[in-house]
Amino acid sequence: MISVQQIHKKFGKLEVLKDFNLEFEAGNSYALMGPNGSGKTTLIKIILGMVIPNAGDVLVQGEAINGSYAYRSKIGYMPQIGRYPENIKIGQVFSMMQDIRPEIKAYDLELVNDFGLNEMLDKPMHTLSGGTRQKVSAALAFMFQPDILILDEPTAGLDPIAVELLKNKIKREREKGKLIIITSHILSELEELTNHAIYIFEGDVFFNDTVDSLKEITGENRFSTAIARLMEWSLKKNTKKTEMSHA
Ligand SMILES: Nc1ncnc2c1ncn2[C@@H]1O[C@H](COP(=O)(O)OP(=O)(O)OP(=O)(O)O)[C@@H](O)[C@H]1O
Repeated sequence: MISVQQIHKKFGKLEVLKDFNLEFEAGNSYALMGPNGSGKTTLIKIILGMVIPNAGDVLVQGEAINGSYAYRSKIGYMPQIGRYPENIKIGQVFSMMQDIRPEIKAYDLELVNDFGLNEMLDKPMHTLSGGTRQKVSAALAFMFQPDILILDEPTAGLDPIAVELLKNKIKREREKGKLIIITSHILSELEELTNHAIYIFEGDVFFNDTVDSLKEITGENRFSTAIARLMEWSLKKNTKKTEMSHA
């Protein structure tokens, strides 16, 4: 459904993604993991056409995204930090987004209602708390019933009730066969919501397989300990590289 082919991305001298290849299939939910600064958000932004790679292609449902924006309506994106025009009201943000996508007539307003945003439509964006802003971002990601959901640290800043509401929503969408990609540092959350693990390290895909295989390969039954094992292995590989370069 999304094919990332030989993507290379540098910011100045910093090589963030080196010859990156990944396939994301419908019906699967992917945990995109890696240390801070490993390139998770950069990869997401490349898929969304918000960052242009130095080389490589991204195909969404078989079509290269190069320069096209139509494909974006298939993707619901929840950014790590949502940025909105500050002087407009929540309701205006929703109607503005609906105007941008006139081809979509049926809206999914479950999260708007679950989060109680329908009672705050007149609140200006600049008056919102960080968590309420996150709720607006979540509601928008699901509003247009996209086939693909990309959620960058979706529960960061949400209160425990909102976290449960959002997690349940993600699970319901997954059951409908959608493709879901989630980045998070909260391993318990990834364990609950995903069936496929991708671990990025130093610009490369260090691990890319099902959560079941991850547990089998690491010999660990729990997701969090399996990931801890992967992290250890990635750091050891790195130490070996440094030792070799000093030899
Ligand atoms: N526009 C930019 N200009 C220069 N460097 C950038 C830019 N965007 C990202 N970077 C750098 O690229 C690297 C990868 O950043 P990215 O945000 O993709 O990491 P991440 O894996 O999402 O991190 P985190 O877990 O902290 O959210 C970082 O070193 C970051 O400083």
